[in-house]
Formats: sequence, C-alpha cells, structure tokens
Amino acid sequence: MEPVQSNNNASGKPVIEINNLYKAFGDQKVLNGFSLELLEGENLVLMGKSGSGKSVMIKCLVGLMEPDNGTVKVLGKDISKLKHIELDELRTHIGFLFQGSALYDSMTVRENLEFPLRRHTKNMTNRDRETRVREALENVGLPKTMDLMPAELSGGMQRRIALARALILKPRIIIYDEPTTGLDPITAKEIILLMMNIQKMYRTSSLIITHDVDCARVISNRMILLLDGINYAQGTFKELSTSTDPKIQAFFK
Ligand SMILES: Nc1ncnc2c1ncn2[C@@H]1O[C@H](COP(=O)(O)OP(=O)(O)OP(=O)(O)O)[C@@H](O)[C@H]1O
Repeated sequence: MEPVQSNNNASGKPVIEINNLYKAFGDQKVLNGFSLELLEGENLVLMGKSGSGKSVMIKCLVGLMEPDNGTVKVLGKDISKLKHIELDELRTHIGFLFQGSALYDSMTVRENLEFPLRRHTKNMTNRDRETRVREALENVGLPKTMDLMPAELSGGMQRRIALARALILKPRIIIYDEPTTGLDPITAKEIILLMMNIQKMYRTSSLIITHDVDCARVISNRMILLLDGINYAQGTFKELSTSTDPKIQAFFK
C-alpha cells in the first residue's frame, strides 16, 4: 500500500522546513531522510512510536543536536549557518510546552513566567514584565495564580501555567510535546480547546507531538507519521485514519 502523501491544501508560507534529515547513533539509524514543513498558522500533528526519533528531530530543529545530513530552516533561516547568538535569538521565536509541564518547583508562578522574560528581554521594565505575566495568565484562564507555587496547582492548571510560560515571549511557533499526557480526559479536552484558542489569539504555528488520537483528531489541520526514520505518511486526520495501510492504521488503534 502506497503511503498517503497529501497536504490538505494548507496555505501560508513555511515557518519550519526540515529537509531530508539523517541522524544515526553508531549503527542505529534514527532519522533516515525525514522531511517536514510547518506552514504559517497551521496545527501540524506529528505522531511516532516511542523511540522513533521525535526528540532527536526536535533537537536538530532547535540546533541542540547536529544532524548527519539534511537541512533545517526556521523562519527562513538555515540554522546550521547561524552563530550562537543568532541561534539564541531565533529560539525566542519558538515556545515549548514540555511533557509533564516542567515548571520550576521552587519558584512561584510569577517567577516561572518571568524567567524567560528576564533572560531574553533585558530592557523590559518591572511594570511591563508584570503586565506581560498578567496577560499570559489571563489568556490561559488563571489570572489569580500569580503568587502560588506549582505544587499548589492541579495537573491541568500546571499545564496551563506551562503554556502561559511558553507564550510569554509571544513566539511565532509553539512546539507541544505530548500536551495531554497524564491528564484525565476532561482536563485533556480543556487543554486542547485552550491550544486552539491560543492559536487564534497569538496567531502561532504549532507542531504538536502526541500519541493522543483524540487530540490529533480535534486539533490537527494536517498530520505527519514518523516511521522507520522517514515521514511515512502525511495528510489530514480523516485521510490517515481511514487509510487501509496496516502500518498507518496502527497509529489510530
Ligand atoms: N544522544 C544519543 N545517543 C545515543 N542514542 C540516542 C541519543 N539520543 C537519542 N538516541 C536514540 O535515538 C532513538 C530515538 O530517540 P528519541 O528520544 O528521539 O525517541 P522519541 O520518538 O522522542 O521517543 P519517546 O516518544 O519515547 O519520547 C532512541 O533509540 C534513543 O535511544
């Protein structure tokens, strides 16, 4: 069965272009000619089994790992050609929501949110910083949590705060790594709806790594399936979930 390779006529110019990426560790070929394009304004879901190379791909994407071959362009810039300081600047346009939220436990919500601001916007006044934190908390529906510690929040609230932190620099791209993992179905649904609202409010382009079929169904404009080191199939949720290819079907069970 031929892999599905359509792209749902998604419009907009690419904000991420990964072309023919190769990465091996010794004899283990992890990425074997993987390509991906994230278009402006779209929600692209990437699915791949555990150990298929999603994290390796993300590390290559943000310049934390050097691929053996292939090119990565972010916002039109070839990241292999950037100086350290330029790469650092480029990374401020990418927000990350990590698996399990990854908030700093010993910091209040406010300090967690201020952390990226202090690092990347040296000239910001305290008042502007506070306004930005308030705005981000309001946008994730938690305006009154500023002075709480992460341990005082539920798992769903922690995920929202982590999303507020990912948004604080107003990134053009957000990478979500398993955004609904570890949450009950109702909270997971709330997070998905919030991600959709965020896309509208901040006009971000999102790359969403998930195993959650419901999440993919609701949020994706387009999907890519990573299998055997390549983008084995891409298309809309409907196209892929109704494929008769057993390797594609396996992703939707
Ligand atoms: N620095 C490294 N050195 C050696 N092998 C590595 C390194 N980084 C990743 N790998 C291997 O590459 C493969 C892909 O790992 P990766 O973490 O990208 O998988 P993943 O798709 O993100 O998995 P998961 O869904 O479980 O997070 C794994 O077999 C892993 O052991």
